[in-house]
Amino acid sequence: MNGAIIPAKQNSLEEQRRQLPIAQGRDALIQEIRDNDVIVLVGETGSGKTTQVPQYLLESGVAGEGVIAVTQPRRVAATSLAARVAAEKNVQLGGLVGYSVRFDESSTEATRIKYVTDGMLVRELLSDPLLSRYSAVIVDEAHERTLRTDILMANLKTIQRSRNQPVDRKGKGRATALNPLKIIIMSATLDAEKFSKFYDNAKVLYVEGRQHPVKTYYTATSQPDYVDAALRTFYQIHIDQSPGDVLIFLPGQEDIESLEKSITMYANRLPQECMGVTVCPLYAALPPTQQAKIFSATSKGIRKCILATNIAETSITIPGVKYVIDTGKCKEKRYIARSVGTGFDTLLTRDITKSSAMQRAGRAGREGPGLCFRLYTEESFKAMPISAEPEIRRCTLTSSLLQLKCMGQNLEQLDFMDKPEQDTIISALATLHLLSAVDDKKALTHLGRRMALFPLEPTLARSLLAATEFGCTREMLDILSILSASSKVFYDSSEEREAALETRRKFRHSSGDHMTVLNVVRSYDEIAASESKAGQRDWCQKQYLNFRCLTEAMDIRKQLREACEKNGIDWQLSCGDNEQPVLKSLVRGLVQNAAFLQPDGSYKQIMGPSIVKIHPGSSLCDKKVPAIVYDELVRVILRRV
Ligand SMILES: Nc1ncnc2c1ncn2[C@@H]1O[C@H](COP(=O)(O)OP(=O)(O)OP(=O)(O)O)[C@@H](O)[C@H]1O
Repeated sequence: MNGAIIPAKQNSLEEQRRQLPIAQGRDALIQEIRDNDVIVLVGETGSGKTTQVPQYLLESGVAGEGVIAVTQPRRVAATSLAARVAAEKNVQLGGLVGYSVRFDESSTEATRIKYVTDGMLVRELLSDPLLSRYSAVIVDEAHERTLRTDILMANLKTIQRSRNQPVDRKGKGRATALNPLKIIIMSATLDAEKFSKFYDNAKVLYVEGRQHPVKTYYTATSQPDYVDAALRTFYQIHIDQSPGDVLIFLPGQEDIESLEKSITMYANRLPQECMGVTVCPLYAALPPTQQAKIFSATSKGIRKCILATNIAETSITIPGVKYVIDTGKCKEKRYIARSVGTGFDTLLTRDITKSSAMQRAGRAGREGPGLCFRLYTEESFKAMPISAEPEIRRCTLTSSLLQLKCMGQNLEQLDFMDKPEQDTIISALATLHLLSAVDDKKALTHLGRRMALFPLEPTLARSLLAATEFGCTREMLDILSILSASSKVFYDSSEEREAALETRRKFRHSSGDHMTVLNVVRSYDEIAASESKAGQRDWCQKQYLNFRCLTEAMDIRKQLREACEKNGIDWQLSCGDNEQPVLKSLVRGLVQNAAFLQPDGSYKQIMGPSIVKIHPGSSLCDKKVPAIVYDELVRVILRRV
């Protein structure tokens, strides 16, 4: 008998593929991609764009022999989608289907469909400016307009021009001998016309329909205490509704931790006959292994409740989720300009946009009908702007500017969909100049090129390179790893503040918080050498230190040490107990954040107009030193009461 026996599970995955709304238009879509170099594809959440389009390209051969890249704004989406598509294709992850995200890659020479974060593809431009390995790039969730997506879209436009020029009879015309590049821009919530116009009136295609309905409910009045409202809504679902997991969207880690505590507390008081509850947090600062827990199945009789920031908002399918609770809040990075040449990014909690609300609702109804509870009124929804302002218009550009310079590109001349503000460009240039990454003519220096070798903010990369000069790379990497972690190493709950300060007094260093952090890492290293993970966690708890931050920092330190080795930098240079080399290196990178003592005891920024104060938790708080440098500035908003 010829032909393979298809296992039942595989059979059902194939059946699921066939039932997706996009499957009906498969052949027409392939034909359109064959006929057009750029396609803008809009289709409802769950219609099958992200998982199916790359497979259609591969199966039809329309993308030639190269790799098909699918970009995602977030790593959790890239890794989980690759796993899903590998399962659909019945292949091992990392073979035909793979992924590449910062600090993690699963792909081989055989990989033809690769899910990547937009940042990874931008990084690839540094070594391969024409993205020659790729025959198609699918920019997914383009509505998010991350800075990296915008840089990528601008580059794709020029790459396509040079790769797709027709070749005349004498073989002249095309700048390269590479295959043409197909570009597909996708989203469920996209201003299609704008994207089409950007790509010279590219063809716009719509995928009709969604697989399963999602019923949406609004509150009658606005809910200022959205954490409490989410708690009440969760328990209403838990008591009244049929089995199915719940996904709750909150703006940030603090709210997630607070809601996790209250849900768990009430879960312990539920009557025996009630279903049990298990809570899974999901935010960027969690290590990937913990993030992955949201995808694992719970045992029967247990309802999973996932508490997530907007990292779960787009692209992903969390099996089992039937209910979504949307608080209507998110955190947004925004650049606060001080004066020309100075300013900083800050995270603000704000109301979400219509696009986000639709994406959040779209996380229900992936495997069957779903319900979405919006903790805001219908009027508030209608009043929401369609989408957020692109990051390029509201974030610091220093790091991107440095990357572009390394690619020989000029931020001011790149053809962006939305141009960045002139002030933000000037500010980024001023910072790079101050760090000696560019010279007086704005040209990239040797130092600047070396700074871009590290996955660090340029300021911190500058401190690291200074440390090679001052002989303290080991100490600097310890400090930078903590500064690069996504949560803080010191935590204080208000009830235990005094006890925490007292316990941590032994780490305090008279030269400031960076040296204090170094003392913490040195002590932790000693403990880690002899204790199990549980012992380390226990030690951290007793010292009022954040175990999660320290484990993440140790991972970052490992990556940074590897990056040093790769670039011929000795990371073992140590200055022992002499703090001077460390302080000097820090100043090289953080010079913009220096402030001098004033006669009245306050500090004034040297590069900006503001008066700054030392945080009460700092080891320098009760001292009056002549000058300080800081790595973080917190803006205090005073409200009149
Ligand atoms: N990991 C998974 N487990 C179970 N089902 C999945 C998984 N990933 C995808 N699916 C199924 O495939 C469908 C299509 O998913 P896909 O991500 O391709 O849709 P999409 O149109 O890109 O949606 P979105 O705009 O929300 O990203 C989902 O609705 C779900 O039914």
